[in-house]
Amino acid sequence: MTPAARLSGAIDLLCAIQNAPRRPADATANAFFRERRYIGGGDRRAISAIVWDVLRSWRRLHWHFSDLSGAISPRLLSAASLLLGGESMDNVRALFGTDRYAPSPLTSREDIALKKLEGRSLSSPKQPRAVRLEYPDWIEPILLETFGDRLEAEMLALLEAPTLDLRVNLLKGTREAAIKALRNESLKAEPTALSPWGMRLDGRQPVTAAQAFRDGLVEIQDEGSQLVVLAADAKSEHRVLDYCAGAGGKTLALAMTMDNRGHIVACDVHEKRLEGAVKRLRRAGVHNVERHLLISGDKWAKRRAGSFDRVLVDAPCSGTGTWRRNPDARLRLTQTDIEELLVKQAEILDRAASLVKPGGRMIYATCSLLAQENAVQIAAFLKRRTDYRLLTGEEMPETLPEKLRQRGSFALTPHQDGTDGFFACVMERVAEKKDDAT
Ligand SMILES: C[S@@+](CC[C@H](N)C(=O)[O-])C[C@H]1O[C@@H](n2cnc3c(N)ncnc32)[C@H](O)[C@@H]1O
Repeated sequence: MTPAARLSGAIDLLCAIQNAPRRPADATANAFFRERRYIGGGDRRAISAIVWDVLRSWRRLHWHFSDLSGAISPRLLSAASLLLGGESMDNVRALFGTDRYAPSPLTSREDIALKKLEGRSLSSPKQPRAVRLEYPDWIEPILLETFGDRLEAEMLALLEAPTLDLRVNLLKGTREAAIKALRNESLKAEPTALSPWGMRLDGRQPVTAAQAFRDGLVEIQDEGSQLVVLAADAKSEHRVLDYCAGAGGKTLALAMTMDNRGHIVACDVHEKRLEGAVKRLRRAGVHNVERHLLISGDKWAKRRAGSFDRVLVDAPCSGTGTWRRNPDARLRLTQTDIEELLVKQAEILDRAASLVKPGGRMIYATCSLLAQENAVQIAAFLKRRTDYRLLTGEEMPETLPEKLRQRGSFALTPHQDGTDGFFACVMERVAEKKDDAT
């Protein structure tokens, strides 16, 4: 595809994203490319790069057009993103209307509006902080409560393009072998700093086409996610419950730490997500996992009360820790979403707590940066369930990197740790509670 045709594809994809405002942009992009199989891998990545640049600079781009009356279209946004990224007006103009796959020529309204941006920078000290740092206005007090004077640095790190992390599957080989196999396919991976299983690649690379991926030697998983699994410290003799397993990202890593032995139950309320785990489990050579769809009124949990050594609650959350990856999520998140999530997380914690055996552990994790969903949620849980206590730093698994162990419960951030934002804590069930079987 020519650069103009790629731009045209990016504008079409931005229109599709705008027309489905409640749907995650990556889901819309997947559907968009599925319907256009003629677009090859390199073009797909180039189109996505233009679109994700626009999504990542959404509020700042709109700020530059604040004097403009009428709609700010995906055409204007993508052209402005190129201009504010350093392209000249002549080069941008030349992308419109030059070949038959190019977007139609700029209208005079568009040309005048864009010409004003030439030579300007995307970020400006004149922009309100929430615009410059690309978060919704209403969330600022909540972010300040979490980060205090680190707010600016943390939010700037969230504006950067994410890294691509892989986890080696020790059931199939070592990390060194995986790095070598990837190098043989021109994919340059470096060991991650914190996870003993992690490898980091720069930017978007065609990992899923690599033999090492197809053979199940590597799996895509952010380093932060890997550290949550390390915190779970699941052993081969354990019965483990992955209560919010989704498509099994952490289930796979748990099975690896258990050396494919013991027993794991992967649960979720979302049938399709749980089904998504099947192919991944097979590819990874994992066979100690049973899947269970949670449905209301189900007696399943009642019968298994107090029976698991480890229960991982990877709770549904605001996903604020993944804003590097899903910049559109910033625009969709509402205050009501957070309020509803807080209630849901508390309910899930209470249900999952009854499934842990005395002496067993519950691991609570989110990919949220917000204290309300993390430390505050857990403090409230510990007040309700006096049969649980939080593990101290010294009691945390020794396999965790020392800097995280010392923190006890840990909150990872892109700024401080180079991972997605994650929170994890481990709680031990210290005694039986009478109402377990009710
Ligand atoms: C953060 S995602 C899990 C990601 C997954 N553990 C992984 O590592 O790929 C949260 C999951 O919680 C599930 N969920 C939502 N409400 C739930 C509930 N009441 N009980 C159990 N799971 C629930 C969602 O369907 C979603 O798959």
